[in-house]
Amino acid sequence: MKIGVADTTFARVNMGAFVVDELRKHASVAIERYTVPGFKDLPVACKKLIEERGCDIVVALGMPGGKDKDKMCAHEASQGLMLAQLMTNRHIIEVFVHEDEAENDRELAWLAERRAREHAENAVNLILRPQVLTRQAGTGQRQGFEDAGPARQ
Ligand SMILES: Cc1nc2c(=O)[nH]c(=O)nc-2n(C[C@H](O)[C@H](O)[C@H](O)CO)c1C
Repeated sequence: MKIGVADTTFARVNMGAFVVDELRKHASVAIERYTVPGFKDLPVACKKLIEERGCDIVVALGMPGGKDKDKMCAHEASQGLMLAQLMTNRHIIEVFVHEDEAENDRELAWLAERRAREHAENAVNLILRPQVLTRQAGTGQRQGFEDAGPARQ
């Protein structure tokens, strides 16, 4: 099994490093890292990780800035990632941490690390232990901030 980690230099937190660290804790898998300038460059990086470097799944990490233009570009990048999944028939776990989700730099760094680590675990489970995710179905899992939990009547 091989897991790809695609990340950007635009991001203000080294989320790729946290994903690599977390993957090593959960599984003995080969890891391929590919860093690009910004999130719009992620779709082709992910496709290349899958088609040329043999990755079974990719974790794609990006950080949309706080401006309207960044948000529009994030939507476009996200569509590119979905297209890359359909073109390759492989999961690409999109891990975007919007700069304006956090109140300050300290919270941004905390959120980015936590979301990156939690999605790294999701990627391992998706390809190696899918039953773990099925057990979590409907439990309101969130990556980063607290889980929402299940809704009850
Ligand atoms: C407006 C803009 N905003 C972001 C952003 O919020 N986050 C990010 O990772 N990258 C951004 N970029 C850069 C593009 O993703 C891309 O790197 C360049 O357009 C070069 O292809 C651009 C151009």
